[in-house]
Amino acid sequence: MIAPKTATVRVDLPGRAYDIHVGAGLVAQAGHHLRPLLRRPRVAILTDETVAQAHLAALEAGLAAQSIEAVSLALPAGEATKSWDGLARATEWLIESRVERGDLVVAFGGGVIGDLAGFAAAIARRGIRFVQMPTSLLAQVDSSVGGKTGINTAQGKNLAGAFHQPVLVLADVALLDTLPEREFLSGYGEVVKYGLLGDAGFFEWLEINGPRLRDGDRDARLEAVRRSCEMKAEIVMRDETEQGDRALLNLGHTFCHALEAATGYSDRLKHGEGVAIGCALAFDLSARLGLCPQEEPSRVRAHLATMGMRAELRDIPGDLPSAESLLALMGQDKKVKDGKLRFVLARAIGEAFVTSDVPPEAVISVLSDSAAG
Ligand SMILES: O=C(O)C(=O)C[C@@H](O)[C@H](O)[C@H](O)COP(=O)(O)O
Repeated sequence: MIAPKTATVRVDLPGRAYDIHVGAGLVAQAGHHLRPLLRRPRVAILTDETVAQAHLAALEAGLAAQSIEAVSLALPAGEATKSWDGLARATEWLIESRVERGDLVVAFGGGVIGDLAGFAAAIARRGIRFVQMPTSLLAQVDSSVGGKTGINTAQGKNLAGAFHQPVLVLADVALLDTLPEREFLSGYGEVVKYGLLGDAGFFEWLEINGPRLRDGDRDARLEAVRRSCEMKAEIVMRDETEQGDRALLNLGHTFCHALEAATGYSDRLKHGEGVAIGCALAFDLSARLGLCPQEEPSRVRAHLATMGMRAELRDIPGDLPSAESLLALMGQDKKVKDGKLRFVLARAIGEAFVTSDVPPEAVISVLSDSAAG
């Protein structure tokens, strides 16, 4: 038998280093990867109802193959679970299930489950180790890596949380085969973000290979997940707690978080869809301020269109608040410093930077143009 291809990326943080394994079939091999990390053969799995129905039995079998017992809790799927209620349920379940500090919590799901389970693991018994097993493209390329955990609050996205690094990430690209196309493309918004923020060569590779990736090519998917994780790991190793460079990973997110708040974290706009629109708007803003050539936003939009993705506010179904109200929502952004908004802008594709030197009128006019039509 030919061994399936896998790649490993190391997140080399002092005292908290961990591996990200990317490959097909990692769910079946979960026991093999988790066994050396366990003090006793028992794990607690936090997942959602959709993932549990599709993949939990396979994960339990992969763990049982190494005689690891699993208890599990499946929460409702969707962004609404990333809430105080969801956090209370997950944390109290861990405590009721007698999960000890020396045990492992397994976050088995997309970004919502990864962020929520990581936060619950960070606070239950003041900190339990956890493993990320991301099941969506978005979680595989982004949210499972780097230790940002948290929930949304009434005031906005991810406003309560903790930095809590996982001890291992297992990204099984075979799981992407069952993702609905909309879900896959939402994750692709984060993949494009990496090319746009720091690697023009990767963006060019996506321009060529994006459609293959969307259509299910395993090798192309593995490479996109590997390169995204590698780029994220490099940034996280330089700046774990976002004092500087890590804010680059927020390209598109200042717009996205305001749009998610404005659409009530509903199915009208998925996170990665908002990131893709936010990236297009960040390039518009950069061009409008004379920071990058006018052709760059058009190139970003052309690629999103090739992939069948939205790039404008007017593409979001239903009404949106005014540009001024969206700007006010951005005031809750975690990058705000001394009361001033900071944006991730770009000098070119692959050359992002952070600046607070952005006139509000320019933001309003970019938002208004994107909404009109
Ligand atoms: O890991 C990071 O750092 C990121 O900014 C990655 C983002 O893509 C991700 O959505 C993150 O959760 C957003 O972080 P936030 O601090 O802006 O809420």
